[in-house]
This record gives sequence, C-alpha cells and structure tokens, in this order.
Amino acid sequence: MAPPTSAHPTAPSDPAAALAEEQARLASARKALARMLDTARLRVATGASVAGDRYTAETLGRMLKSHVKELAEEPDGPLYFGRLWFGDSPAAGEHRHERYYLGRRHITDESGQPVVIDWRAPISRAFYRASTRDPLGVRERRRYGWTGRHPAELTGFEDEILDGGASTDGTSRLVAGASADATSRLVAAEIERPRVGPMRDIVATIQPEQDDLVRADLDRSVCVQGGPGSGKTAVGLHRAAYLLYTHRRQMKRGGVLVVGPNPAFLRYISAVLPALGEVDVEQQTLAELVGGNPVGATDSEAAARVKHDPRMATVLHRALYHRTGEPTGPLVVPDGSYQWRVPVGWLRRIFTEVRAEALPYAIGRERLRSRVVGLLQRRAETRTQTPSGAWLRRMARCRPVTTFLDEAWPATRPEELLALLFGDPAALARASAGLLEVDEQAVLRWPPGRPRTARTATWSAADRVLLDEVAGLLDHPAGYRHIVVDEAQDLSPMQCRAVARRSRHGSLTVLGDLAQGTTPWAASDWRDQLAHLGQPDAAVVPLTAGFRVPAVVLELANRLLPELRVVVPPTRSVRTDGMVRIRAAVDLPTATTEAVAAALGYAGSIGVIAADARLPRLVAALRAAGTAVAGPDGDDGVRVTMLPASLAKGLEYDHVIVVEPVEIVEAEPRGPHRLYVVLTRAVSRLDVLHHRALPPALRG
Ligand SMILES: Nc1ncnc2c1ncn2[C@@H]1O[C@H](COP(=O)(O)OP(=O)(O)OP(=O)(O)O)[C@@H](O)[C@H]1O
Repeated sequence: MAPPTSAHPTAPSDPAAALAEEQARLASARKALARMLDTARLRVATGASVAGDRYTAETLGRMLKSHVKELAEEPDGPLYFGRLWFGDSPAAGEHRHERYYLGRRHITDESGQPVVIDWRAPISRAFYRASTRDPLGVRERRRYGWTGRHPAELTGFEDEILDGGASTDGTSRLVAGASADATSRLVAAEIERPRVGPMRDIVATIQPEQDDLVRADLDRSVCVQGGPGSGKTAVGLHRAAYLLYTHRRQMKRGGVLVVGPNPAFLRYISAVLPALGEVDVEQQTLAELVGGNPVGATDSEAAARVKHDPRMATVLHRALYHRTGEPTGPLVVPDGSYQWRVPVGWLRRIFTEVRAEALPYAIGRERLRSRVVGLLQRRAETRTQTPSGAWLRRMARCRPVTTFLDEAWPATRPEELLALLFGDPAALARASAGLLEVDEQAVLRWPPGRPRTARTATWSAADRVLLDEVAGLLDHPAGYRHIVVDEAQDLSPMQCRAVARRSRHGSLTVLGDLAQGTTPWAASDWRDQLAHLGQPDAAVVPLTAGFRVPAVVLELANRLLPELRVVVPPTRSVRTDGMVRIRAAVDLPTATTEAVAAALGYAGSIGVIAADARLPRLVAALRAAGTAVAGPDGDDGVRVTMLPASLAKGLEYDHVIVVEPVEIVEAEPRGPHRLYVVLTRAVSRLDVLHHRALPPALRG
C-alpha cells in the first residue's frame, strides 16, 4: 500500500505548522471524496445503459445509488479520526515509515491510492492495539479533534509516541496507553461528551479489549458480560459492521440480525450501523422476530413462567409427534385397471425409518409420501413398464395416499397444535406427562366454557414464542449468518431457542449483564443461557471499564449489587466527572418539575424515570408547567424524555432524574434489578427524588 502522502511528517515542535499541514491534507481528502461522489453519480446515470439486461440494470442501479448516498453523507463530516505513522523497527514490516489516515470509509485519490483507510481494514488494528509496551511497529499514533458542526472542522490533534520516545505532541501532552485508562484528552472528551440524539459510533475511541471482541473470527460465538455502560451494545454493533466488511459476500448472503429489548432501544441504536455505511442489517425485538406483536391475550405470571420454561420444548415436540400414528392397515390404490396394495408391514417399516431420520415434521411428512410412492412404484414395476414421472406425481397426490398420510402423519399448523394442547386437557396431560405438574398444566389450559379454535384464539407474547417453536419443529426457519443478541440475560430459555433456531449455521454475539436481568426468567448463569442459545461452548468475556456511568453514580448503583444475587465482575468507571444528588421532597411532581428546570440549564439530554404507574402524573405536571416532554421514543428537539422504568434498558441520558426509587423496587419481583438499570442510565448527573424512604441499600 502506498503512503497517503509523501511529505515527511512535521516535527511536533511546530504545532501551528503541523495543524496547517493537516488542514491542507483535509482539503485534498475532501476533494478526493467529492471526485469519488461525482464518479459514483456518473455511474448511476450510465449504469442502466451499460448493464446487459433489466435485472442487472436494476441491481446495479440500486447498488450504485446506495453507494452515492453513502458517499454523499460523508463530505462534510470528520473524514478521519486518526493517523498511524510507522517507524523503522522490524515490527513495522512493509509499513516502514508509512503514514495512514483512518476513517469511517475508504477514500481513494484519482490514481486509486488510499487517502483514508476504513477503520475495519487490517492495518487499522494497530491504531487500536498499539501501546508503549507493544508498539506493533507504530512510531506515533495521532488522534484528531473536530468540531461537531457541519462542515466539521479540524480543531487539533494529539500524538502518542509509542516506540520508546517521550510522550510529546503539538497540542497536548498524553500518556500513551493500551487500556481504557489512557488519559488521551480527545478520548476523554469523546467519552464524556454530552449525549444528544441517538447513539453514535465509537470508531475513533474503540479500546483494545473492545477491539478484540469486534474483530473476533466470524465463526467464533462470544458472550460479553459487562456492567452498565461498558460498551456491550457498541461492541456488538461494531462487530456486525466489521464482519460485514471482512466477510462481505458471506454476510450479505446469510444476513445479519441485531436483536434488542424493545422498539425504543432499537430506535436509539438504529443510526450506528448506517453511519458506518452498513444499511443491510435487520434490527428487531424478540417479539418481532417470533411473528409480530401479540394480538392481545395476556398471561398470568404463573402461565407465562410455564410457557417460557425449557420443558415446553419437549412438551411441544411430544404433542406434535403424538399426532402421528403407526399405520394400522394396508394401503390400497386403484390405478386404472390395476389396484396396488402395499402391506401394512412395509408401511410400518418406512414410518419407523422416517421417524428415525428426525427431520423437521413437515419435511418428514413429505419424506413419508415419497417413500410410499416408492413402494407403489415397486409394486407397479412388477407388473408394468417403468412408471413415468407423471405417474409418480399422480400417485403422490392421489386420495388414498393423502388419506394414509393424514392418518399416519397429519399436516398441521402451529396454531392448531397449540389450540389442541391448551384446549384439550387429555392431549396436554399426555404431552406433559412426567414433565409438568398438574398445577402447571392447569395454568396452561384454556378455561372450559369459552371454546376457542386455532382461528378464533388470541395469542399472548409467550404463546408467540411457543408458536415459533412449533413452526421450527415443522420446518427450519431461514437463518442468519450472524446474530447480535443484546440484553441477552433477559431472554427466557424458549426465547433463546428462537434465536438458536435462526443461527444453526451461523455465529452469535451475545451481550448482557446478569445484574440487569429483570424478567422473571432472567439468566443467573451464562453457561445455561448459552446452552439454550445453541452455543454451549462460547467464551464468556468480561468488559469491566464503564464508559457511560461516572464513578459517583456507579458507586451508588453498585450498593444494590449484593441483593441482586449474581456473580459479575465489578465495573470500574473511566469517568471522573459526574454528580449525584439525593433529595427528599414533599411533593414529587413539583420537585420533578424543579429538577427538570435546573437540568435544562446544562447541555445534553434529560431522562425522567419513574415506576410505570407514577409516570403519567409526572408527565402531566411537567406539561402543566409548560415543559416540552417526549415519550420513550424521543422527539426531535425535545430534550426531556419521560421514561417508564420498564423501558429504560439500554438507553442513556446526560441527566437522569429518578423519582421515588422505592416504587420502582416494589413494582415487580425483580425490582432491585430494575432500579440498578434505572440508576445506571446517567451519563453525567443523577438526581434521585424521593418522598417515601429510600430503598435500604441507597440510604446513608
Ligand atoms: N470506547 C469507547 N469510546 C467512547 N465511548 C464509548 C466507548 N465504549 C462505549 N462508549 C459509550 O458508552 C456508552 C455506553 O455504551 P453501551 O450502551 O454500548 O454500553 P452497554 O454495556 O451496552 O450498557 P448497558 O448494559 O447499560 O445497556 C455509549 O454512549 C457508548 O457510545
């Protein structure tokens, strides 16, 4: 690879000249990008005419248009975030004395030489990994500072001398480091910047332990256990982008899916991958993955628990195969002047053989059909010529064969099977014998007197998961090459199986924190959860540096850890800023209104979080006071988000105001876990307002 420029680097002792040189280089990089954009636009214009046929023209057109869109979004942005300058040590290898600029996209000049290199290219790895201890041949690492405006302006840079020289640079001093403790002013500023709008990428400041995960092999499934704000979501999204870049064809063919806890969270993270140039990643909640939102039925907690229990997998499997039955008589098929007779013994043999093949149920039925036709063919061949293809097809669809199949291996739909199970106590008892207790069966049964059928039934969220399980028994669903599962500690075993079904030929990035488990079936051990996810041997890798939550806030939240009864490595905040204020209030709506007014005096987003039942009163109070507030989905330009505690997961706000924490604890069985989640949404400042006594862990 040729060096991006041939000039010798400016001596760091002349910062103004160095900055001027960087500005000039930026101007030429912008020109190169503009040229790429022109070329891409020209290709869109001519693409259709050069393509051989309409399909190719359309595909090419789509591709080129998205390329144009991608490039067009860039020119005003920060085109690169860092520079690597290799020295002449043997470790530099072919890169001796070379300098490389690293950004979100490749930019090339007219002659095709790289001007900016994609952060995912192999060479970029040294940017994230090199340290004074192991410089990887890098003499100097430069980080750039930009304004947030459009067009982004280069404001300065920071150098780390890695190959043994003193730490020095043109604009600031820096201790070179290879951990989240690195005291780069630019890295610290990026981590501590006020949050506005949706989540952003972290390509400029990925830390070495995060980079290891981002660049893990495609076939390696990994589970990341990390405390609040340790960058799990960021790592998962960057890993998806990395895999798409490195294994483009495989990933495009196989597909990439990100599973998140709720729509508000998905909206929050939705901009990250497109900003990295990746628009072909599906992002879904688990509910969407298993067939849309529930139509309306709700479960009692007891019923939901049973439905999410892994024993249900066996119950459903049994219920399905209880529908099959060994043939009890011969098959007789009239065929013109002939009548073919297949003895029951033959039918039993093929039935047993097909069962033993353990194919998906619907495929098993078709296999049985073709085996029956094979037997008919054998019969026919003893009397006539070799049967034609048309004859075979006719036999496969003739009434006696279909009747035989409907008895031995009836076709079924997931809704039919579930309706049978919930509506027929005998069928349920038979399928759950030795697995479910009598009272567990009772909570599954539809109440007598309100007959329901597969068509008239409404299904709950848990039912959807069971329907998906049955659909997976009937036939394998389309899978993905890679799935990123966020907040994976909250998935039930049956939900895990829905994910596992879709990654039979792929790998997983599992992200979560056992301490943040809030569902009744939340995992307390990653090994079990990984087994349900179909990846029992995946490595569990801890992330322990906290990038979101300041030390003072984390200290408060961590007081809850002992009562959460999980074993997790403690998170250490890399942020030294931050503020916590705990205040008793006589009137919570008034106190909240005042706290919001004060928070509006700072930059950044504000989240008011309370138990779901309390929130409407707070919304009303703020509106009455004339404060513009948005719901969980946010609203452009509205800085205050009102968030029920149940939807806080994965989100973050500069200033968080938690109202009456004891109500959050009392609202659900895993209330302390919920409160832990809520307290750790704060990026800079946390206000805790309470009228009643604080939960014991937060007192004192
Ligand atoms: N290397 C980094 N540089 C800068 N910011 C980072 C880095 N890693 C993470 N962050 C930021 O820290 C914040 C928390 O990250 P993220 O949401 O990925 O954490 P998480 O572990 O998923 O948190 P939670 O478990 O609470 O949902 C985000 O704003 C993210 O952009």
